[in-house]
Amino acid sequence: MFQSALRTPLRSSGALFPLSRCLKSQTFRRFLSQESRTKIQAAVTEYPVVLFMKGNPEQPMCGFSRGVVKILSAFDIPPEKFKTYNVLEDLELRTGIKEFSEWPTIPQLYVNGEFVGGSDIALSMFQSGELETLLEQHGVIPKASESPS
Ligand SMILES: N[C@@H](CCC(=O)N[C@@H](CS)C(=O)NCC(=O)O)C(=O)O
Ligand code: FES
Repeated sequence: MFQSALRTPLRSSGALFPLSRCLKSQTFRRFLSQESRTKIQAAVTEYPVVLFMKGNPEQPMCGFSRGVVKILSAFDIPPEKFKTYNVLEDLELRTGIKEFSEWPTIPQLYVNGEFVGGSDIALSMFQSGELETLLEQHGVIPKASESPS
């Protein structure tokens, strides 16, 4: 199994950690129906920033989800560019998004249709400035050089 996992071609999309995700894919690629996959694919591409979380931004139901909401609130993301899904209201989504992203936990942050990570990754990318750059690159927020001072 390990050998065949290593032979699996690396996917180009969302490959922050291509090899580890590639190995994980052996565990996750099992239950997601084509219909659910299509729905999730549409959901992650419909808005530039999509957050799968527990609760909603006004009332997060978990500290990890609250953390990502707080990080994102540091940027002035226009509401029309940001959508959240409450996985506590949708068991199929709660399970499906894990398999879709090949990531076992909630929250899950997507930017421009690409999986970014959970709260630990969001925090470290926030602290390093990478998250801001990513949001700028995809036109979610204006480039710092273009912002009115
Ligand atoms: N260290 C993780 C924390 C996220 C986490 O552990 N989430 C758990 C508890 S909220 C989870 O999603 N468990 C599966 C579930 O509740 O469906 C991260 O970086 O996002
Ligand atoms: S709901 Fe308990 S840690 Fe997230």
